[in-house]
Formats: sequence, C-alpha cells, structure tokens
Amino acid sequence: MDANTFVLFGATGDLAKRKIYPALFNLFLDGKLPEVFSVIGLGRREWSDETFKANIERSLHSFSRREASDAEAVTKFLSFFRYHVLDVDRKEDYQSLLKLIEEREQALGAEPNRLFYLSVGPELFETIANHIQDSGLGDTKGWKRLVIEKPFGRDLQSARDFNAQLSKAFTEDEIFRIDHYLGKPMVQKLHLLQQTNPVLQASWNNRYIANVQITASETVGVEERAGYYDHSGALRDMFQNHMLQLLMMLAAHLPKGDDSEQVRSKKKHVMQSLEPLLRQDVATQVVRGQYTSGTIQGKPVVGYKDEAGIPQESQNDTFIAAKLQIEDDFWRGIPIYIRTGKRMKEKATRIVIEFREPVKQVSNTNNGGKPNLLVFEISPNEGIYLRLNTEGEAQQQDLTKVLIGSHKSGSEVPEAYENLIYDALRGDSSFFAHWDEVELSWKWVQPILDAYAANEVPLYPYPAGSFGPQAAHDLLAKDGFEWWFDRESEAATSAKNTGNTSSQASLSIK
Ligand SMILES: NC(=O)C1=CN([C@@H]2O[C@H](COP(=O)(O)OP(=O)(O)OC[C@H]3O[C@@H](n4cnc5c(N)ncnc54)[C@H](OP(=O)(O)O)[C@@H]3O)[C@@H](O)[C@H]2O)C=CC1
Ligand SMILES: O=C1O[C@H](COP(=O)(O)O)[C@@H](O)[C@H](O)[C@H]1O
Repeated sequence: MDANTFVLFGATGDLAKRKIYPALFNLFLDGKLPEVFSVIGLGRREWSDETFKANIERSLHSFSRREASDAEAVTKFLSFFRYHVLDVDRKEDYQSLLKLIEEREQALGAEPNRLFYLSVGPELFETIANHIQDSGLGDTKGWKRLVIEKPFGRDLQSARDFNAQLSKAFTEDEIFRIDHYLGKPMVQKLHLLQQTNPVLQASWNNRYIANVQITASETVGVEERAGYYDHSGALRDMFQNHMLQLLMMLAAHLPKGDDSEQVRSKKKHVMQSLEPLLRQDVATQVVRGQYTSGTIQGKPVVGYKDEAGIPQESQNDTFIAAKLQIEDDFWRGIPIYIRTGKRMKEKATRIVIEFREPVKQVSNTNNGGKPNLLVFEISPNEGIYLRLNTEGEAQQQDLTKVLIGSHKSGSEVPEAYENLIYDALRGDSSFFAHWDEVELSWKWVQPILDAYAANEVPLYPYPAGSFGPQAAHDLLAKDGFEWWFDRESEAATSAKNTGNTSSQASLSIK
C-alpha cells in the first residue's frame, strides 16, 4: 500500500534539492505518486511554506531531467508540500510535527501511512529514530517506514552499533537503506536479462567467462565535500556500497519474479561466497591511488592535496582497484576486477564480461585472438553491447560492436532516485540494501581499512584525466588481461583533438 505522508528531514539540504524534489516531480508527471499525497519538509531554517515551495520550484528548474514548463502541473505538484521548523534535538518540535501530520491526514482523508526520509547526516539518524518512536509519530494506526541515506557506518563495528540503535525503533522490514546505484535502471534490469535470455543463462558461468570488470569512473574531484570525503575516501564512499552492490546484482543468480526476500537471499549468498581478503594480501590485490594535477576535458585541474579543505599531508584514497573471487560453482576461477576513482578520464559506470576464446583454442589460427565481450553501460548513458568476431573482420584492429536493445542518453534515463522513491512509497524493498548485505560488505572491506590505516598499502599518485595508477593496469596484466575500453577512450580523445573521428575512435562505446 502506498505511503500517503512523506516526512522529509533535511528538506532544506543539498540532496533534497538536487535529487529528491526532481525525483518526486518526475514521478508526479508519470502519474506514479499516490492519489492522496502530502509532503512535510523539515529543517531548522525559519522558512514559510511559500519560501519552501519557491525553493522546490527552483530545484525543479535546475535539476529535473524533464522541464518544469507546465505551470499548472508545477502548481498542483507544489500543493502537496508544507514546511515545518524542526530541530532534531527538540522534543516539542516532534509534537507539533505530529499535530501537523494528523491535520493533513484528516484534511486529505489520507490513511495514516507514514514514510520518514532522513536526508540528513548519519550522526542525526539515531536521535531522529528515537524521537519518532517516543513522540508517537511512529505509533500510527497505519504503517511506518524509515528511508536512510548512506553512509551506513565507517567500518564493521560502527555499522553494527548503528544498526543496533536503529533497530530499537524500526524493524528490518521497515528500514529502507538507499544505495542509489541499485536504483539505476540498467542495474535493475540485470537479473531480468539473465532470466529471460537463455543464451546469457547458458554462458553465465566459469566455463565461458574469462573475467569480469566493473568500473565506476568519475571526472569530478572532491567538489565541495572535502570535510566528508577526506574522512571517507573511495573505499568507503563508493567501493563498500555501490561497487559491491553492482557485483551482487551481477553475480546473483536471481530467481524469476520480484520477491524481495529471494533477491536478498541470493545477494547475501554472493557476499558469503566472496573469498575473504586476508590483510597480508591487501597490498597485492588492492591498488590505492590519489589524483595529482592534470587535465580533464581540456581543462587543467589541481591535484587532490591542493583542493580547498584538503590537508597537504592527506593520505586519503581517491581511487581503488581490487581483484575479487567468488567461490561458488558458477564463478569459481573467474577473476573479478573492480575499480572506481575521481578525476579520471571519463564519467562512466560499466560492466564488461570478457568471454574465453574458444576459436583460438579450436582452430589454432591467429584470427581468433579477440574475445567476445558483453558490455553493460549503466550510466550516464545506457545500453547493452556485444562485441563479436564477424566474417572478414578478423584481421582488423578490433571487433564488431552490436547494440542490443535500445541506447538511451542521460535525460531519457529515469534517475535512480525516481525508481527508489517509487519503490519505498510502495513498500518494495528489492532494490534497497538489507542489513545482512551491508554487514557482509563491511566485513569483506575491513582488512583493507586496517591495512590502509597501518599504511601497509602504497598510495600511488595518478594524474587527473587518466585511468588511474599504472599499478591498476598491472593488477590485470599479471593475469594476462587488460582493462577494456581505456585505450579506445584514449584514442577517441586524441582523434577528437586531431579532428580524426574514424577508425579506432569510433569503436569507443558511448
Ligand atoms: N548531497 C548528495 O549528493 C548526497 C548526500 N548523501 C547523504 O544525504 C544526507 C544529506 O546530505 P546533504 O543534503 O548533502 O546535506 P546538507 O548539509 O546539504 O543538508 C543537511 C540537512 O540537514 C538538516 N539539519 C542539519 N542539522 C539539523 C538539526 N540539528 N535539526 C534538523 N535538521 C538539521 C539541514 O537543515 P537546516 O540547515 O535547515 O537545519 C539540511 O536540510 C547525508 O547523509 C549525505 O551523506 C548521499 C548521497 C549523495
Ligand atoms: O554516492 C556517491 O555517488 C557519486 C557518484 O554517483 P553517480 O550516480 O554520479 O555515478 C559520487 O560522486 C559521490 O562521491 C558518492 O558519494
């Protein structure tokens, strides 16, 4: 059953402005919001309803993927919103909030089903959860849900403590932990692709797959988040959550249907089957990097240590690459390489599956040397590609790239937050991170955190605008592989710079 009241803590903040209001607006345009709907925005700022609505409208104009040009639609959308001043530590603010919610529920004839969305720093989660419990806000005749943003802990122990605290006020079924990578449409389609395509099902195992490469590269640097990022780094910010979730979604052999229990149990199986990383192996299986000055899309940029708010002596990681192995019957023996970093050459999240080379083995000729690839472009553009050997092309530099299904560019792809908020409103937790997954992820990552803290892993510099440190390439080279598409991307850039957009450059998957 849909939520009727959306209670937004942190309604004056950055995430609300950039993601939550635009997502709600696009859901509204698609007719996906409940018919009876009310949003109560909360913050310490002394805003009136009018100021609040004006801010929301501005956010739609700046950040919505679809234009907010229909004045009537915008007015109707804004009519859902009310603002309430609340300091999370002030008990009486929760009492007045309860009164406002009940008034709105009565006026609208809404069921008392309440979704509490915490778009605030994690240090406030526990206080808010306890006050929701104590004030009677959660004591509703309908149901309650809690949506929380990352980060979910800083390490294994803090995540466990944090979860224990939240569990006093909300059951696991009521907690929806957002990992926005799980909301990306291509990620949500991964299991359907396997289930509905026998050709993929048949080849989704160690008989046919040589290796898997998962990349999330960003061109942005630390931006205005130095305070947060310098205490987080690529490992905590991206790897422990988004990258391991991508791995789970790819590697889980999910059953047909959308039963969230099944999805979670299969994802948990992947994490439980991950070969544990021993602390003494971290330095050989993990590459830690930090960007130095360089050029991004033709513009010079400063190195990490020269970014505003970053201390000169910072040892923080802005890049990580790691080799993982899953010990189960499907994946045993397939190396899985994961990398993510800031200030890299291109903005791209993609998964590449490299298949073994049966032609070479069977015919013993030179022209079977290129493996087939299956490529999932996840964002910012979306598409699935297969690279095949085709007759007469074996002598050429590269293989034929076949687009499967449609290619969608940025604005056509629904934002992850649209999918996730829609699911949270309906109570479908399939694409939210369950506590078991979060705990197992921290458990796997903990030896890396320990090795970093003890400085047992070199911190390799890499120039902004590159694909990371050389050591990340060596990680694959040791196994006889290389990261796919780095060279094509380099070629595409240099072709663009020289005006030659034929040959290699056209092979780049965009
Ligand atoms: N911004 C982003 O792109 C992303 C953010 N996140 C996570 O989302 C959460 C919010 O981030 P973001 O929006 O960037 O943070 P901001 O600092 O921009 O906003 C924080 C919000 O919290 C409110 N707040 C702070 N202290 C109190 C208090 N004592 N009582 C009541 N309200 C309070 C502020 O309201 P006021 O100032 O009016 O009191 C403000 O609305 C964080 O957990 C962050 O890690 C996750 C992914 C991406
Ligand atoms: O959660 C985060 O994700 C973004 C990258 O998200 P994407 O959808 O643009 O790929 C990252 O920039 C940020 O540091 C991190 O906190």
